[in-house]
Amino acid sequence: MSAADFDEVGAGPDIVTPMPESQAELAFEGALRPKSLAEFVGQSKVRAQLELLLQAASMQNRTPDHILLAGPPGLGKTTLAMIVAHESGRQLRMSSGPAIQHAGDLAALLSSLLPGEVLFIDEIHRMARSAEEMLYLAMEDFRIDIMVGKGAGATSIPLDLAPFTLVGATTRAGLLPNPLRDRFGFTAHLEFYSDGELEQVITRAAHMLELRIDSGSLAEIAGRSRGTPRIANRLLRRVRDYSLVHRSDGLEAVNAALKLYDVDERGLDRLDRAVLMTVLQRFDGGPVGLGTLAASVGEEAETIESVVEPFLVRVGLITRTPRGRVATRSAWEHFGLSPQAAGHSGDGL
Ligand SMILES: Nc1ncnc2c1ncn2[C@@H]1O[C@H](COP(=O)(O)OP(=O)(O)OP(=O)(O)O)[C@@H](O)[C@H]1O
Repeated sequence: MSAADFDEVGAGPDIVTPMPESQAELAFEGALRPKSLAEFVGQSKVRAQLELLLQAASMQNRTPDHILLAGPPGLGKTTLAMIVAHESGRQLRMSSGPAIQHAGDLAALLSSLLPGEVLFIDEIHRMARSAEEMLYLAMEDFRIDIMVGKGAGATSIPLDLAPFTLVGATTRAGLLPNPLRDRFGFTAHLEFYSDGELEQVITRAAHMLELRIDSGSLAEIAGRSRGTPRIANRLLRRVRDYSLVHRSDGLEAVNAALKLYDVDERGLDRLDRAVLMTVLQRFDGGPVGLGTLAASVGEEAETIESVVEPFLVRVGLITRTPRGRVATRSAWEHFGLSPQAAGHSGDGL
């Protein structure tokens, strides 16, 4: 099977898009989430750093420092936030940047926190600016100023908060203003997982789901999961469905199921391939700017930048240059194309 066996830009489900797809998937994810740092696969540096931070806080009987978790979707940010609360024996409160559109939304949330609670704000870079400013003071002094009234008669009333630990998650750490970033005591940059680590993730999931699946099939699924545990778990489910319906198993079922869902042998999905083919064919391999690329593919620039590109860069199919995105030699080869045939000089390869 080669990349050319797949539709170029055809419509259809993007099974490897690393966002939860449905309520059913959210429930499934919840059941599979590791509950402790010891169960959490991979990210060994981040685990060790978090362990130290939590242990020190517990020995001093204080709330752990604020933590920022940065990295592409599906790598375990929410899971780590839950583990921070669990390991430090504290309650977790969950919110998200898009739900905090006014400073008042944040004031209501912060003032309702009980002493020592862990507040998780997912997609923290999407919070309203006015709320961000309120958060600076809250993180530093456990205090906010509430504005009462408008215009010349407006006054600010200080309100003390219970001490809390903020865990922020972002796919776009670069979008956070420096004053906010600086107030986190620790920033963890989550990396894509190796195939071996993903194999451990789905071996554990298969065990929990009581699925019988051979190690060769698990390795194949892991290798096609874009370095992302969420995708690995999802592909495992689709292979399970295929095996059930077609009474087939082993690599045959893996290959057939993943072909059905448009996942190629490197784990690239429809959108990945659309982006690559656009750079290769429409822009002769690049360079092409993000905005132009997004418009050509008909996708949001943010999705390309935070979901598609990090993985394509990591596997060496695209490079980012000051002049734009450039396809690498390996991208041409993946599609069985050649730069010369497409009129490309080979620059930047
Ligand atoms: N290190 C890991 N070990 C085992 N399972 C993991 C690991 N990381 C993530 N998972 C699993 O992958 C799924 C997605 O993880 P999670 O929701 O924590 O990702 P996320 O980074 O918060 O994603 P998003 O940015 O979309 O919110 C969960 O089912 C979780 O159990």
